Amino acid sequence: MASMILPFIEALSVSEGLIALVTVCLVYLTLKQFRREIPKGLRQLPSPNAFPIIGNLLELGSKPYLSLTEMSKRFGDVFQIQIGMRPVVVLSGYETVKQALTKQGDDFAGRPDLYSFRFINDGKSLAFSTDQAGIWRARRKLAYSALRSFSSLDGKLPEYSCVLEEHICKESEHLIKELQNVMRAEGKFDPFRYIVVSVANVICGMCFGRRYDHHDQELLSLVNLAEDFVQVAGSGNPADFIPAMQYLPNKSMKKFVNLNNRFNNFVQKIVTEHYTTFDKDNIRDITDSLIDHCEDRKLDENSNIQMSDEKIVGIVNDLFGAGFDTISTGLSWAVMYLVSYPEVEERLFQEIKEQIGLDRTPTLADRNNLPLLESFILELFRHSSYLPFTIPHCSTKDTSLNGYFIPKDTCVFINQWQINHDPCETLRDKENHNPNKSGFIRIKPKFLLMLPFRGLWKDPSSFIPDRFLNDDGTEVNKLEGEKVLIFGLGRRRCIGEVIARNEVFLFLAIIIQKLHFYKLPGEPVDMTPEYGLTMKHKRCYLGVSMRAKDDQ
Ligand code: HEM
Repeated sequence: MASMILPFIEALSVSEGLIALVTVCLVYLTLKQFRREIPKGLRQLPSPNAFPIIGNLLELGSKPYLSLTEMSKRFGDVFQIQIGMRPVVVLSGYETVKQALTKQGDDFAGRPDLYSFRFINDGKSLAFSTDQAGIWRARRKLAYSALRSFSSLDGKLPEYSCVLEEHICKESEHLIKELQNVMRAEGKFDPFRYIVVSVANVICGMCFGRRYDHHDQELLSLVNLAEDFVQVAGSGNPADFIPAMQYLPNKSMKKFVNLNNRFNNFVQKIVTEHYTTFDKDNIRDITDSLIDHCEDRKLDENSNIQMSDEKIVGIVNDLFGAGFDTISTGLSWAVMYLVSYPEVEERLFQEIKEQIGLDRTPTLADRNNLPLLESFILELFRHSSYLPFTIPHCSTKDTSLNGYFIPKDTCVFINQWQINHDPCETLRDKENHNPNKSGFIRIKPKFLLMLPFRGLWKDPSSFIPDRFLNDDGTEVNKLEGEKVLIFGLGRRRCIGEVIARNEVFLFLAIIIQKLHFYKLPGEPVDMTPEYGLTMKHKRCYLGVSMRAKDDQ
């Protein structure tokens, strides 16, 4: 607990501390008096006992996805914890999350008003702000259609099927050259440092029509801010849940505000340049297309959604921010798995060699021909679960889930990590555990062993890409793949999912075809994730060499 809260408090006198404590206690006791009544026929949410003021913060610890997974075993798929003064409903279990986010999608499509979210994109973020449903929906539609059209445009050169493919192929070439240079100069490289610039250049190309050199200091300092950003923006940040902490000196929060300002200034400068060179007959990129939308909207008298130009053009800030950190973190994890499972790396290389050969560069059209690579990516998403929670949701009205009452404006955490690690229990396991209570229809005993009772994954803590392949290894089992949850579900599902899956595939196909990664003696490779909105592995140094054309 101390380790979670202390970084948020700089210095506080005893009298200031006492006043804050008494105020918080009074508010807590008052709120308890006004607890909502549960409507007839519904049950009160199960919850662990909570301390006054801090609630269950102690139990959350530094890895909330693990502690909340443990709690779900005691309290079930829907339970409530108290973080500071705020009740938070935690959802686990694939079917329950699907029910909430798709079947009851509108009830859970809101975002909570969290203190730290107010600083993201000046409080105008599409992903984090508490926009009313109509405004959020209109902005999301706009963002989605801009992304889709600017990734699927024809490439400048005929060999590329679309702009996205062209950007990725070119950035992969630059990345491979940079890795060769750094290996010649230093004999080792830090995977995240190089991957993040390549990925940032792909989204920069689509959003701003430009790319940056791998040594550009402005871009490097900006992309490195992402690590500080995700630490504060992750679910369970104490300053978001204990209101008194907003008024206390707070180092992490200061850093967070500062990095958001730097990020906004970077994007704002490019947007201003776009306004001055804007030409309606030559829409160059996503920023231009959003400016163009503002112009068209002013002419549209029937438009019934009132939105400022800032809110429209500000969408590019979300796309750029979401577009580089998520993908580069995934690719960096992929390289960590390649060096940790060299036999898998070798099989992936052989698959590419057999299906594509070594003379031409892989393309997006090869996706269906590389089932092992597709399975590797699914297992990478599942096993690392590097987005352990979605962005927090919020109930938009009084509702219920699995028979429990959930009042309007309740903050909701979706534990994606729990779903991706939910162990498959067979009916026989269950009967052995609790012989009097199977609750299932009777069938012949020999089938009992095979029947899943609950949960999704056999041996979930092992990294087994083959779990997604059919028996002869020629196809991906799509149904299994759909159970991996990393892009969220339903109304708030990630709008960059298609681009992200294509980008992760093509970057990996190209670098696995050309490069061999390995661990270096004396350089530790630590796969323990560091908790945040996106979880990173510890920065480390690896080795990389070019594959020879006649590599076996
Ligand atoms: C592997 C890469 C990515 C992963 C794992 C990922 C995952 C996610 C997740 C978990 C959410 C929150 C869903 C929820 O709250 O229920 C989200 C939202 C979002 N993502 Fe992604 N994302 C990725 C790439 C991208 C890319 C490339 C873009 C755009 C260029 C993007 C744009 C967005 C936006 C705008 C939202 C907010 C949607 C909303 O609130 O309505 N993401 N993403």
